[in-house]
Amino acid sequence: MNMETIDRQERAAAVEATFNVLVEAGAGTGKTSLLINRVMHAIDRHVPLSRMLLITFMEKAADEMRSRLQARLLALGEGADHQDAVERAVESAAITTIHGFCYRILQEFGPDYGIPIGFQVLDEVEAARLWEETFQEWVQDSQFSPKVLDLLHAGITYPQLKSWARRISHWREVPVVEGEFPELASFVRRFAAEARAFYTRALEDAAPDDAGRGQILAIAREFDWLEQVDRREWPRMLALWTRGLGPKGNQKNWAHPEWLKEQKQWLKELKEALGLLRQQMADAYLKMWLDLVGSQFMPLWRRARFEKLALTYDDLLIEAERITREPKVQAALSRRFSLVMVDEFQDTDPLQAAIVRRLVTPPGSTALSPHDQGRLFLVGDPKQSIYRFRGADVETYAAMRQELSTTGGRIIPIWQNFRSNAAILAFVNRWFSDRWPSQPDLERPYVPPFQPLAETFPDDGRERVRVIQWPQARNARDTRRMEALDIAERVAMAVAEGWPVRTKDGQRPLTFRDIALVVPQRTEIDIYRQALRERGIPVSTQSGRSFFQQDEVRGMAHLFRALEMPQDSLAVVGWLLSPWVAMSHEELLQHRRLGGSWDYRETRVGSPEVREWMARLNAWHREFWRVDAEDVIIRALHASPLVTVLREREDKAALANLDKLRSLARDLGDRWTIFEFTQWLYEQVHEGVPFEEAPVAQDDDAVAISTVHQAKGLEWPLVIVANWKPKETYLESGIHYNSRLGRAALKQDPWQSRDWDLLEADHRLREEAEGDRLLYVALTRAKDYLWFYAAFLDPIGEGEKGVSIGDPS
Ligand SMILES: Nc1ncnc2c1ncn2[C@@H]1O[C@H](COP(=O)(O)OP(=O)(O)OP(=O)(O)O)[C@@H](O)[C@H]1O
Repeated sequence: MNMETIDRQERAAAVEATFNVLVEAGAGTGKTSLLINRVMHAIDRHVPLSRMLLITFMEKAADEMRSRLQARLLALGEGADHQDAVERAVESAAITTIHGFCYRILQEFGPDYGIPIGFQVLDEVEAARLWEETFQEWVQDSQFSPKVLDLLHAGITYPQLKSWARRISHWREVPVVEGEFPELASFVRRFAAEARAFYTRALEDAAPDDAGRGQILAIAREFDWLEQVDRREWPRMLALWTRGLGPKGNQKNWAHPEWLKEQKQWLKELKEALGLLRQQMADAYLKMWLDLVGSQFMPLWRRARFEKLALTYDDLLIEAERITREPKVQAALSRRFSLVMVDEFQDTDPLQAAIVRRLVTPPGSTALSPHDQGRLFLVGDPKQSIYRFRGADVETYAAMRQELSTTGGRIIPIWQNFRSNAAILAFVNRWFSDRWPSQPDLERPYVPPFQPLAETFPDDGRERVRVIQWPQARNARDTRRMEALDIAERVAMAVAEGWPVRTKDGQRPLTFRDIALVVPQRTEIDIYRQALRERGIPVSTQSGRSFFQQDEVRGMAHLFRALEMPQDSLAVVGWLLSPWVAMSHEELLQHRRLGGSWDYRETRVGSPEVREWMARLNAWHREFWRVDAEDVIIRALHASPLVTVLREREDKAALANLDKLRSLARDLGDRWTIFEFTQWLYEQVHEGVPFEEAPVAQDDDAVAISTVHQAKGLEWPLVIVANWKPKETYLESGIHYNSRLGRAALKQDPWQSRDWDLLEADHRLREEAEGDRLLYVALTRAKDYLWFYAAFLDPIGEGEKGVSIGDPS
């Protein structure tokens, strides 16, 4: 039997299964059709649509399911009554995202369990505003101050504490951690006494110019100083004491060389003790803040939302999970659905998985049972799990996979790919067989197993895959520019030559709309957009959730900050370099060479261009306290050439974002002072808070520029994967919680708590694995042609048929 036949049999087995099923489906294997077939089969067996629940990852996918299901159901009968019945059934069917489903649960059962009747879901801005107000209220509350003073004394700033609190507010639980503040007095007493004793000895014993003698003198003085200052300064002073501790001195200069040896040994001890102290203090601060936020702020924040009859997006899941633990609710829901289907199960987080489990398990349990079969139908591809940043965890998938298969259910793999040409699949198969194991790796559950995809469309000898790799330019920006120019050139050529693309019943020439440029993130996406435009190629960019990462928005955050704080030279420089002013580094350097400063209150010297802007900033600064946030933006719009430039470039996305920023300023400015707005904007930008960009009308016939996340589930005849840099894998400083490890950690120079390295190592492994999955999603979007620009990756060998390692054109 050939692979294609087996695949077909597996699909049939999945659709007809009377046991629990997890369909492990590769890319392009037609998961949507499979789900629809499962629904149709159940209907055929007299299960009404109203007893089915179909959970999709995105709203768009739910709509797609609905319309395809409607078409299939309509085809089963005729007449207006049939049509009416089908439309009504599909309309009221539970085909929804997990958040949509949780919303329904809360509406129906919530009021009995503390959820306000008629609650609303806050949008991001409203939620941020309410959070901000609640935090302010808490800060002003007297309970807040005493312990926080300790943290502030330790050198942790108010904005840092606030951003940690904001992060904790998104956690599903606030963990209890261990952390006893170390006894500093006895530490100082002991080491000060010892330092003095060593110093006295060194005075007698060592030559005056010996480095060891000088060193112990400095250390003894440091202890003298410590004993004199306010003890609240100790934590920071001790934590910052990292220099001058490397053992020095030469035994030849000592009458008793063994005394120097002892001194060096003691220094090692001191250094280690200081390191331990620093870590213990960090643990204690972490505990202090988690306890404070967990016990005081979180209840206040919950009350603030509930009093306003409002829930956040996070609440929908958290509260629904809480309520489905109630036996009455669980029983009602599990009676209601005789078939629970989940698409994209690989992107499920532990909370979502718990909710899904409760729908198919007896009250009080979340464990699948061998006696309760045929009600769970999951579809997933662990190789396409790319939502780690939102809490998705492939291990949740792996755990469910394991449990399902040991409780009487079956894992059904399908691998027939209906999307990509054989040459593309050969490349993808080779690439990932080299990187991924063929069976689940129990040691590394975050690395997905890989089975080659089987082709449907044979290789015809045309060049289908191009891997373009040339030496990197002198910096990343130039490398990207080189890629972008090459892409523009080749796209223009491919369309002009009318490369054939496959259609249902033949082929047609390639057009711009058949092409997508797929990038891992939006960093420097502009370089590509501009190169294509310069070559006369229409481009459409899907709007994403990186509103606050857009250059024009970041620039505005710099302006507000600079106007509030003239001494913040980073903000001033940030503004001058932003597209609003668009000065070059050379121009700024010139200003410095001429003696200019970054304090706009001093405008006497420097380059004329910079001084002109400095004078303007100074004038705006003086009025800052009495204008509205929107006024600031209006002034900037008048003074800056940005809008004209964007219009010339036809950058509709950026123009729409400017409008959005202005209307945000108007709305929020009505309720907040300009200082609150400044603080808010600055934090959103600095913390990279995800936020919807303004939607833009798209050109019909344009090359799409899309992130991998936006490209998920889509396909194009020609896919160009570019700007492919290995993922950044360090853990950003601040506070983190790893629920799988059950550990929290903190890093804020000089503080680093005990478990930081553990969390970072774990994060790194998983981010690297996610980087590979991201590439898998990107490469498998291509139907007819795939170009892979890999300048940032390790050298790739020549080989596979149809693959050419290209040169720049
Ligand atoms: N049974 C089938 N026979 C032929 N073509 C199919 C079949 N099912 C789906 N297709 C086509 O295969 C392509 C991939 O289908 P679909 O997008 O549903 O796959 P998928 O499994 O969701 O892929 P991915 O996970 O990679 O997004 C589409 O062009 C679709 O029209």
